[in-house]
Order: sequence, then C-alpha cells, then structure tokens
Amino acid sequence: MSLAGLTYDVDAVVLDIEGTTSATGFVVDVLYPYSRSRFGALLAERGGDPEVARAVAQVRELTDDPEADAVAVEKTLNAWLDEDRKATPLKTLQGIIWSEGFARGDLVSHFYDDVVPRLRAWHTAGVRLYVYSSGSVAAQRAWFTNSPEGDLTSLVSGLYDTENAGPKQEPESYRRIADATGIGPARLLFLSDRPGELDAARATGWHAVGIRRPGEPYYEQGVGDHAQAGTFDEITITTSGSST
Ligand SMILES: CSCCC(=O)C(=O)COP(=O)(O)O
Ligand SMILES: [Mg+2]
Repeated sequence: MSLAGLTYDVDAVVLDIEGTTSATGFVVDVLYPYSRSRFGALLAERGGDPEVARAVAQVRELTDDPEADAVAVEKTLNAWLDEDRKATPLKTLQGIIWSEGFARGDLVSHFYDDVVPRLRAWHTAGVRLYVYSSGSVAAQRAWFTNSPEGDLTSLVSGLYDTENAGPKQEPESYRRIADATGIGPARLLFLSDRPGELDAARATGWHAVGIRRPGEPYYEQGVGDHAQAGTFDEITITTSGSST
C-alpha cells in the first residue's frame, strides 16, 4: 500500500491539514458543527465587520445572488458545509468562528500521532515547515496554537490559504508559494491527501507525496501515480547534508 523509505533532499515541507496532518473526521464532526451553529449570529450581529462583509460579498458573487440576505447566505454556507466545499468565504467565516472558539478554550485541534514528533524532528534538522490548507490562515494559526501538545506555531515558517496563494488544485498557487518562501520548486515537498493538489504541486516542479491514512476520504481512491506514505514516519528528509 504505502512505500517505506521515501527520501527527499529538500529545504522545506509544505503541509496540507485535513486528511494529512489531521483527521477529516475531527474537522467534519467537531469543527463543522461548531461553525454551523454560529453562522447565524455572526451574520446578524457582525455583518458590518469588514472581514465578514467581504466574505458575504463573495458568497453573493459565487451564488450569483447580489440581493442574498443573511438568511440566504447562511443557507448557502450550510449547503457548502454539507458537501465539504472549500469555498473561500466559507473558510473565512469559519476561521473567524473557530479562532474565537480556540481562544476561549472550546476547541483543541487534532494531529495524527506520527505528525508532531516528525515536525519537531524536521524543524530541528533545519527543514522549514509551511502550511497550505483550504482552511483560512486565521484557522491554521489557531489550529497550530491550540494543539493537544501545546503551541506549535514556532515550528512553522508561513501559512498559506486560498486567499493568499489561490486554489489548491491550480499550479499557479504553488508558484506563488515558492516565490513567497524564496525556495526553488525542486527544494519543496508537498504532503497532501488529495491527488488533484499533488498534481498541481508536481506540475510546478515540486516534490509531492500522497498521504493515505485508513478512514480518510481519499484512502480508497488513492493518490494516482504519486509516491505515497501511510504516516510521516515513512518519509526521510535530508537537507544540507542532515538527515532525519
Ligand atoms: C485548520 S483548517 C480546518 C480544516 C478546514 O476547514 C479545511 O478546509 C482543511 O482543508 P485542507 O486543505 O487542509 O485539506
Ligand atoms: Mg487535505
């Protein structure tokens, strides 16, 4: 199923979250209901906040309904939640709600057991770590700040989402990230559960490894012809001569 002993000589690893570092089940069963039950209040009480207003405008544009009121916008957000659609305004509004939930102690994030030890080891060895997720930068920051193992943000050199980098299945997004990090594409490794994302990363000259974990939505479908690993422990990173 997975190939043991994958070795990459790179300067940085870029991490997908859902399905890769963390369980989709946790996101869908814990985070999604948390946001679903708070969209109504956010739209009603803080619709004038610039970030909320911008997201609402994006929802209206994407649904081609310029007159959509708060009730209609909430209905759209919930429909996107049901299909796990990675729509940017949904992710922006979720990010606001989740960040506040993490800050007040309602939420603690989830990482698979192999992930945090590997991230620490790679970071110690001088490998830079970045996140590229459909979850907003605000959500990513809250996720890494409020992990079961404490604040992990010092491990991470940068956060990218569909706002600051673009859609995850478009090669141009990976070019943007490479430019922003100042690291050449051949020195970047992307880890993700979704074949379309791995295709886009590889199309720009990045290394890409599909993470296939039992129980994840893409486990059965697989990751096409990409190298694959069942856990981060199967991946060895060498950088500037070090190996971990
Ligand atoms: C902390 S991000 C929460 C998860 C989420 O909403 C999401 O869309 C993650 O998607 P990914 O691109 O990481 O698979
Ligand atoms: Mg994913």
